[in-house]
Amino acid sequence: MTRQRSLSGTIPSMETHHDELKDNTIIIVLGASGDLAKKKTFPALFGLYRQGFLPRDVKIVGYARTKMDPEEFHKRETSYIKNPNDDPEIAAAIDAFKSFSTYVSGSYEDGTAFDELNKHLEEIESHYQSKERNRIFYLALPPSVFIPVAKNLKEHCYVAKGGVNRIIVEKPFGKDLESARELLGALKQYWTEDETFRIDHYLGKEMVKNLLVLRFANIAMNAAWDKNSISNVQITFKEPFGTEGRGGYFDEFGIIRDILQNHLLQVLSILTMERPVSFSAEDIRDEKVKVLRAIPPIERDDTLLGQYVAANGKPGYLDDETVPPNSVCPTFAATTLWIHNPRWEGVPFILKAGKGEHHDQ
Ligand SMILES: NC(=O)C1=CN([C@@H]2O[C@H](COP(=O)(O)OP(=O)(O)OC[C@H]3O[C@@H](n4cnc5c(N)ncnc54)[C@H](OP(=O)(O)O)[C@@H]3O)[C@@H](O)[C@H]2O)C=CC1
Ligand SMILES: O=C1O[C@H](COP(=O)(O)O)[C@@H](O)[C@H](O)[C@H]1O
Repeated sequence: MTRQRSLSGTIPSMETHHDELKDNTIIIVLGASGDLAKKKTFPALFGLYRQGFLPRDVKIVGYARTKMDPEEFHKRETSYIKNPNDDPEIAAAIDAFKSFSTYVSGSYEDGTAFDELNKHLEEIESHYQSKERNRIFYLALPPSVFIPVAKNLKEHCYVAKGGVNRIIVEKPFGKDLESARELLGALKQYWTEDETFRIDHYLGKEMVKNLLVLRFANIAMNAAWDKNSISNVQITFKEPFGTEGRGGYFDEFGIIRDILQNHLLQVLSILTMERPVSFSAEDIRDEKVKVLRAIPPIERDDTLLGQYVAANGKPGYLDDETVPPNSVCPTFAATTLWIHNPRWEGVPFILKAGKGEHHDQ
């Protein structure tokens, strides 16, 4: 599972190499009771399993504070896996997926709870044919618990010899510059850069990856990609449903930190960066940083905030029982920013993001 530099000169969505998962691997999903785990992580793992991309003896372990028996866990784990026509092959794959998935409940702060998790992992590993043990820890958790969890995993669940450990964290990486530095610094204290994977799942969307091809493999498009041909750019995230029980995470962060600062800025930087020296992750990052540095701080006067309210039988944000009463957390934000460089001088970029965006809410 060594991380390779992308092939110079290739466009990432055309790359074929990837790090292979090895046998004797357990994927541990922390925050397994939550929205990300249910809607994206478990369905994605199932997709990989069905397509034969997971090692044949892989095991999945969910971990969270919520108490759940195996039946309840399996129900949640598979609730977003689609089988619209009751295909028996998919149904059998879902049953198989459940059969190698287990759940452990415990706190995020308490070391002894992680000892219990480790015991569970060791019990699974005691059936391996060889001594190699690989563990992938996926944090489907709010950033407020990243640090204690990263620490406890390193201190209580890390395979010191004879295997690899990986930790995967999802955006947002903190709330502001200070907390981002603290978070990333603390992660570094326990996990090496090679062991750490930071994810913004919008970068994995085909449409976003295709932007690189659209821009840099297309001479006509490339020639017209500037202030002379484009009067303004609007990037909009519009979700037709609200928080639906995610107040525990969302209310602490709000729509700017949940969507705008990460997903939309990633899309913006891919749309506006100059052609990278190569399409390696590092060279793309360097070009993104350059364009982001050409954006002055956003003005409050150029920003509109809002919160969705109940309408037409759909609940409002404050009706979600996981949201504190009277919360003023924004669920909608729109802002205009400018890029001061020769390509984009004078072009307004309008970023909008909103949850609960039924047209009548
Ligand atoms: N939902 C999505 O589609 C996506 C989410 N993400 C990221 O994933 C992370 C988790 O988001 P999501 O799953 O949506 O959020 P949830 O609110 O569903 O939280 C996940 C789990 O974390 C625990 N939790 C929630 N709030 C707290 C808290 N304040 N302190 C400690 N534990 C808490 C709960 O588990 P329990 O109480 O059982 O321990 C909950 O089930 C966030 O960083 C988000 O940005 C990224 C991409 C997509
Ligand atoms: O990161 C997040 O993304 C989802 C939306 O993802 P999508 O792939 O379904 O567009 C959003 O619901 C969630 O609030 C946020 O944390």
